Amino acid sequence: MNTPVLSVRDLVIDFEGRPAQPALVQGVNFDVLPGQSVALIGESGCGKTLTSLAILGLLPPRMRVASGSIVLGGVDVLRASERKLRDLRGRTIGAIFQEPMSSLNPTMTVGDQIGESRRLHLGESRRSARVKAVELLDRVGIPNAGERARAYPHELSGGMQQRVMIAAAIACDPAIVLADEPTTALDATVQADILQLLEDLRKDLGLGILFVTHDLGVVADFCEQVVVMYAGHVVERAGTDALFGTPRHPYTEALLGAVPQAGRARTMLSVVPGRVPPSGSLPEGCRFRPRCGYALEPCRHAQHGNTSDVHFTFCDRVADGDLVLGSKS
Ligand SMILES: Nc1ncnc2c1ncn2[C@@H]1O[C@H](COP(=O)(O)OP(=O)(O)OP(=O)(O)O)[C@@H](O)[C@H]1O
Repeated sequence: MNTPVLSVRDLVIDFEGRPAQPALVQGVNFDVLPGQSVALIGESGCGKTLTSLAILGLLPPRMRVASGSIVLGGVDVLRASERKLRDLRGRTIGAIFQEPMSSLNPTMTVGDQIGESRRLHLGESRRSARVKAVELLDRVGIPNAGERARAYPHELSGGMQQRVMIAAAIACDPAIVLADEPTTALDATVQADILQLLEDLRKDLGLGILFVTHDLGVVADFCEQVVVMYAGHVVERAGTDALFGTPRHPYTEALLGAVPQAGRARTMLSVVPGRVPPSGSLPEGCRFRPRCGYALEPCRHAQHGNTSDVHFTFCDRVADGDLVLGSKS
């Protein structure tokens, strides 16, 4: 059996010392297999970032993982020491964020930054790390890599900076890369090149990739599995073709609303009327109910257990043909 490189189970994230306050993320479940690309989608405030930060062991100070498990490359992230977490970040998981300049050190050459990761995590010598850094820059498509290795980040274009970030992320041969809106800040043509690079690395290195994205084109073109989050819950998890072809949850359907089915043009999530409820004022029953065009009385009483796999009890029964919905209002 293919062992997941990342396994998230029944993840609950809440505020430390505030038991009365509802969890920010509740009952999130998904896996990333070696060489698999998985997308985490949902509107702003649905819990994607907190889930990603928990995976990296980097939740903000007042927050904690209240229950559940995160296993990264066979290591239990929630029981790992700070030292072990630092080792995991780099050796097992690489991270790429939207703004490369906020992650790159402006005072170090890009070659030294990439090399430093190998020296730190793999104990490589300065000379060998330098050679490897040039190889990596070449691998991510930076021309004249030997020369560019001596450049500082601000001397490179946004696209080149993002390539440097990718080289740094894969410097220690991680099993998985977390790519949080990796192309949002880039021009459209550069976006396509960076996404293609990630796809090539996935195939060539057998890298798992967890994309956090608002871009449905990225999902359609580059991801095999999709996890849809709404108000801290996973509402749907499916293969990409199934999700685009027959979305089961009304929230997924609403998000995909603007996507032409044929050709799947590169497009962002559809604008769904209304707002994601903040964790302090969640509606009773299904959290999507106030915005849902299909909502019926039973949706007020939909129960969400922490351990249920996907949070759409009522809609699940609808999708299974168990219940018939009235027409969409
Ligand atoms: N530092 C924080 N302090 C208080 N609440 C927070 C904090 N960070 C996130 N939250 C709350 O946690 C919930 C999930 O937020 P999160 O940032 O994970 O959403 P997201 O889906 O990643 O949004 P985005 O796409 O904008 O990054 C939201 O209700 C948000 O208001």
